[in-house]
Amino acid sequence: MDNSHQLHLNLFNGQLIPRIGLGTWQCTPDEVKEAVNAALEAGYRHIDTAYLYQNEAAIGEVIQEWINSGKLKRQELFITTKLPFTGNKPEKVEHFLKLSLENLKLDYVDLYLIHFPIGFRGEDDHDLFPRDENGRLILDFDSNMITLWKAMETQVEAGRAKAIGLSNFNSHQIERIVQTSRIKPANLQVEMHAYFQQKRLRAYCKKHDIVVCAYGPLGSKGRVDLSARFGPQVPDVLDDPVVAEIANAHMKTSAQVLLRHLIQLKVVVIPKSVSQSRIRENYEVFDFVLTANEMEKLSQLDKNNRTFIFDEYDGVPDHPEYPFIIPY
Ligand SMILES: NC(=O)C1=CN([C@@H]2O[C@H](COP(=O)(O)OP(=O)(O)OC[C@H]3O[C@@H](n4cnc5c(N)ncnc54)[C@H](OP(=O)(O)O)[C@@H]3O)[C@@H](O)[C@H]2O)C=CC1
Ligand SMILES: O=C1CO[C@H](CO)[C@@H](O)[C@@H]1O
Repeated sequence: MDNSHQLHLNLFNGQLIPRIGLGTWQCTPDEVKEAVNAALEAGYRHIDTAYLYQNEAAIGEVIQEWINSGKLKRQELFITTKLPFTGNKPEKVEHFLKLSLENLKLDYVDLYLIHFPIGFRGEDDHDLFPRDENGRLILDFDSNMITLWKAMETQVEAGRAKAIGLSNFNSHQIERIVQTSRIKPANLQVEMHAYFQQKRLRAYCKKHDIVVCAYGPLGSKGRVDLSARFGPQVPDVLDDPVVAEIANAHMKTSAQVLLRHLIQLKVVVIPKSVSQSRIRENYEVFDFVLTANEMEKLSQLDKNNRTFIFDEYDGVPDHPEYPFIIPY
């Protein structure tokens, strides 16, 4: 049955996740305050952040204003944050989650994710990318995902996270956790858009009842210079003519079609914007339906174009747990 008009998907233990959330990576504290306000006004109830984004405190201020003024109840909101790479040790999970909760001014988050399968070794809560005397990132080669996950489970039992999940893990890494967990990963957050549709990873998650969330659902335009990998014409999914044609047929924008495509695939989307009009535009995706033929045309656009390869972190692509060396 097509339930793509419903605003939520089932996440875990009766808990629901809104199908659309506001992305906040690369938003300064001032930008994020305006963006979260605009998003809540537009109807969003789901915000995606991370300890790494260094904007949790600003998001927390806005949430507190909305709750204190009686405009919103805590339980109407869905807040996701993520364990930083320097937190990938069992003994650090509670510490970092408590820091995030303090920043967000909340007593629990709705979803807590391990941000990345590879940890960095550092002792300073504020040094997110610790480097040695030669300027090289200090990677952790002894981390153990199973014990790390057990520390995540403890956070659910302690009431600090309603659900827990993973980000940037491949299917083999997820499988190791699924096989040994008491509380299964409820969510997987990975790059996904019409040029990188992750068909096999989605099928794997479906089999294990793991809700998938797409980051970079609009192609994360202009984020970094990708010309070294893609040549001078970096493919931009927002400019795709097939997407534009479908958008015209529905009197919608290309962004709305890209988001709607993922929503109809039962994927949660977290588009980022700091523009009030684009924040509203991105939420207006529940008043039209893509036909089977249009869904098929969009499916054909897949180019397997992964853009997030985390190579800005030196040494990461050579780490034995680098997630993107296998197809999915
Ligand atoms: N777990 C992880 O490792 C990662 C998680 N994420 C999460 O996913 C979120 C989304 O991914 P992100 O990389 O930000 O990329 P998105 O695909 O959401 O693209 C954001 C870009 O698109 C622009 N944009 C937004 N809406 C529109 C629109 N309607 N029309 C045209 N352009 C638009 C934005 O500009 P403007 O702001 O000016 O509107 C911005 O430049 C992040 O913010 C973060 O929360 C992202 C990367 C990795
Ligand atoms: O969420 C994030 C956005 O993407 C970045 C990689 O380019 C990461 O640093 C960070 O994990």
